[in-house]
Amino acid sequence: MKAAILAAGEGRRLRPLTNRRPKPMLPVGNRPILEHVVAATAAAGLDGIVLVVGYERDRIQTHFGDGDDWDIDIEYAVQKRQLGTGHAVQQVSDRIDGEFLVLNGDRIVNADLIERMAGDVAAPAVAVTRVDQPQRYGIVDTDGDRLRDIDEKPAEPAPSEVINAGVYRFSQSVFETIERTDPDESGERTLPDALAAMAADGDVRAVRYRGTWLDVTQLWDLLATNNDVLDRQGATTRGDIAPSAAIADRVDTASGVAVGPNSTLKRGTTLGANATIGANVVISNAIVMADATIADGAVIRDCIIGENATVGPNTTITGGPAKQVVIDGEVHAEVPLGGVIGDNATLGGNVSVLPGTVLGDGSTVADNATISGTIEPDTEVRRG
Ligand SMILES: CC(=O)N[C@H]1[C@@H](OP(=O)(O)O)O[C@H](CO)[C@@H](O)[C@@H]1O
Repeated sequence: MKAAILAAGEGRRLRPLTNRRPKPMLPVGNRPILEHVVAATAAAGLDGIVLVVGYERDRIQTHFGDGDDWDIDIEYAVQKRQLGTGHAVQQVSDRIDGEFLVLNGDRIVNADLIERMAGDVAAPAVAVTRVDQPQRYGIVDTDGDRLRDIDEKPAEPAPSEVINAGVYRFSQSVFETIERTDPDESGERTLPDALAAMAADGDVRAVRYRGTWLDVTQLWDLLATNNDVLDRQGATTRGDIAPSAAIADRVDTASGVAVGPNSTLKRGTTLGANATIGANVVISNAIVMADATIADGAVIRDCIIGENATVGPNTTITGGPAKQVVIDGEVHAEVPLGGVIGDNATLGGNVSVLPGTVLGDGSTVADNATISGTIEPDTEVRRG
């Protein structure tokens, strides 16, 4: 049996980090989110994957190629416009015969769930799980192991904590059902609407799942998920680490990393490939992406440093919580985020980054400046 994995979306709430990469390519535990999904699908013994790609698809296709590194055949279907999760599934219709699974490319689940769904389960079926913030998802109404309905992202309070976990089993008739489903008010054809139609017509299995289910909705979720993944998969230290550097548990460093003398890496930290850390640096609970540079004496906490970004000497990212962060017009209070430094951004020396700062990609900040709030990409911030 094959799996279609949906990875065409952008992830608008994760800007600026999704300005140059799709959400499924954001790293947690030093691997793209989508790689955790692909690896679990391969471990579950499926016969092949069709990745549905769209936004910034080259990043995905270059990384995964034909799947050789993961021991599973990977092909691609392109969703040219993002017209909903149902529409995304329609793109695989001429690449998959018989029954198949559908998975979200941006939600991490265990291989055993994928194996169960591919095993002795009658199609159509949907995995359901309990989460803390159900109103972010599709809330399911079930009767024993039968799905009655899905209430997609309802206004609070959510009627139940059990949600559509985003792992489905379908037969070929799903394509016709999606075709018959009316687009929603934003013009999208969605899988939950198709499932609700199937549930009204007959039996849709609801398969209970209690294992790992990890999602990244907001920028700060990346740090929590990074920690969870490091907990589960363990951490490896690769690269050239100065003997006087102190590396805590739950710190993962990729190949080509360099860490200078007397630096301290505290728990929950990942350093991407070829990241360079100077001397006397303190990093705690941070995702430092590939090719980033953190200069001598910098202290950075609860933050995400984009690819090829530079943090100058003695610069500090104070750490969370931030009183408020505004993302896409939405105000969030008491946010566990020290800051986000976009890809290719450059912070000078002695810069103070106040809690909750989000600096756009390609921006530059002069020496001795203090920055806060959300700063657009390609901004030049002078001192003062
Ligand atoms: C339109 C749609 O497909 N909604 C799904 C989907 O949400 P998105 O926010 O679209 O990724 O994945 C959720 C989690 O798997 C599921 O709960 C929900 O019902």
